[in-house]
Amino acid sequence: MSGIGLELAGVSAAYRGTTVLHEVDLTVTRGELLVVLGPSGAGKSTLLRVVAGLQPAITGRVRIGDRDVTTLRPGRRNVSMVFQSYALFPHLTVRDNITFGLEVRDTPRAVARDRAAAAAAVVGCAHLLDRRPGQLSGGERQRVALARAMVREPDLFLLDEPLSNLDQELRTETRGELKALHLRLGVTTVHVTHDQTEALVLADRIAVMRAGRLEQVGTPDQIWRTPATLFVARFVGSPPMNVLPADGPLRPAGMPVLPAGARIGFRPEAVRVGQDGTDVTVERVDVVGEDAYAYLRLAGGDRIAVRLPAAGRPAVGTTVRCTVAWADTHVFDEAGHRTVLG
Ligand SMILES: Nc1ncnc2c1ncn2[C@@H]1O[C@H](COP(=O)(O)OP(=O)(O)OP(=O)(O)O)[C@@H](O)[C@H]1O
Repeated sequence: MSGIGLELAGVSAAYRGTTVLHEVDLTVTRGELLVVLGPSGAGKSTLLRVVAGLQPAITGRVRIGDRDVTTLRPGRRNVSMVFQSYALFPHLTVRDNITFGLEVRDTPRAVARDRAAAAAAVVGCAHLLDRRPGQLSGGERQRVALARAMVREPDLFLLDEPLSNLDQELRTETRGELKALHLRLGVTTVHVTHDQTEALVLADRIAVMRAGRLEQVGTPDQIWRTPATLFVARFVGSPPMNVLPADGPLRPAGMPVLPAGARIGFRPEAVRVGQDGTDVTVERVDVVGEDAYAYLRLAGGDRIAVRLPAAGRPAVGTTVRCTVAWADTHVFDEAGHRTVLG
């Protein structure tokens, strides 16, 4: 057996003649949890649907493990998909929801019940087996959907925004459980989200998607520290990375001469506010507990966001000074690609 969990090679997809996935290449290692991250409409769900066989690839090949599944029906791909909506049958009990797929596949009833109980225990919904979906909270429904996906012992899990219907607290908690579950089961997983925190916390690697193409695939650390494009740099991070013309008023100390049209980027936490550096006007300050987010206007009109301790925040309307270290600065060329100097 190869170390490949999933491989897409030159995969495109279209709706009524409009191409929404453009020759995507992606390899997911066996046992890896890959998060596909991108804004609404980027093509994340379409990518999952092509892998699941719910939508045809108009070009390219899809492999799951050692099998080329490009032309296989969804039922023959041994893939389990969990949707945002959970897609549970309201008239069936939790147990019957979990075993539904197994019974369709002719697993003996007693075996199916045992496997449902085991899967329910793993995701913490064993006490809910006799209830119906209408009697469950959102978080409980989500667990049932996961148990139903697990019970089929798939080669690949496809999770499409599985946490997005949960409130903030439950979302954070369930995110942690999902990660623990992945570590325990070790099934290759592709998890789609538009939530950068979810991606950074869960992923072994993140594939950042934009307009039907992959912008960058890398570990959370690589995506954060060496974003390949301006899009990735600004999509991951909150507030987003500041981006200014390299020849603008804020020059990081020690910055070399950069090519014409270059832009510099630095995160809000990289800015030092104090007695030195460039004059800026404090336009707005938001305090969130121990942190403050200050929005500063530069002489040329550009605005930057700064994160600093709430206790040391400047007053709105005052003029302060700020600096950025060259070591904390990212450089992008005119086309928005990361530039490596030297
Ligand atoms: N059934 C459909 N018919 C026509 N166009 C579609 C259909 N489904 C999606 N699209 C289009 O395909 C593109 C990709 O959509 P997709 O749902 O894959 O994006 P997404 O990244 O999953 O977005 P979201 O986060 O909003 O779910 C979008 O431009 C969308 O409008």
